[in-house]
Amino acid sequence: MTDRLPHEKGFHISWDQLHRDSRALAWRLDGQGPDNGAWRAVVAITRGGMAPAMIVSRELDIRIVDTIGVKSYHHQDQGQAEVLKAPDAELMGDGEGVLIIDDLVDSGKTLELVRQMYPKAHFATVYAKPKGRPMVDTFITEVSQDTWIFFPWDMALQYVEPYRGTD
Ligand SMILES: O=P(O)(O)OC[C@H]1O[C@H](OP(=O)(O)OP(=O)(O)O)[C@H](O)[C@@H]1O
Ligand code: HPA
Ligand SMILES: [Mg+2]
Repeated sequence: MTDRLPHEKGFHISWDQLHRDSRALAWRLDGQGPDNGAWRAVVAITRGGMAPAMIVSRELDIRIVDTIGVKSYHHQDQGQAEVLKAPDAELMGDGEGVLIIDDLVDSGKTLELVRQMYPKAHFATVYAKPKGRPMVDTFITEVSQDTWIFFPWDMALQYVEPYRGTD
């Protein structure tokens, strides 16, 4: 993660905000599929894409849900992504009619790899940074490249000192 630093800003997302933004993503995707507006299946890029994919599949009443597991390596300025678990090949085909969902696109390396595998799939993320934007078809909120997004599953409620401090 250190090669992604320095991140000048932090964008902290609550479960409620993630739910609202994922719902907004679902509504934007509704009726946009290639088969009379319908989508055949939802595929989550694990692990971060699982919560948004669950919400999208629920909103759009899509019962066929699969996962693709991608591991990313970041050594200095080199990045490599590797598929650890592929979705069902018969279901996927070339990706036509399949919604592939992730929590965010940052450098775009994860989506670039998955796009090579399923060129006709539709790629959607809840959040996007400018570098990765060309890799994503639909997203909800853009944040600057120097912003680190903190997701609710990586955070906990914690005491903070009052603004004026204590004696
Ligand atoms: O656009 P990129 O630079 O490829 O970065 C975006 C990816 O990085 C994060 O996943 P991560 O590899 O940290 O794994 P996780 O989803 O299991 O947390 C995030 O969930 C995206 O999948
Ligand atoms: N937040 C959390 N995980 C990430 C980010 C981010 O901004 N970029 C790549 N993985
Ligand atoms: Mg991920």
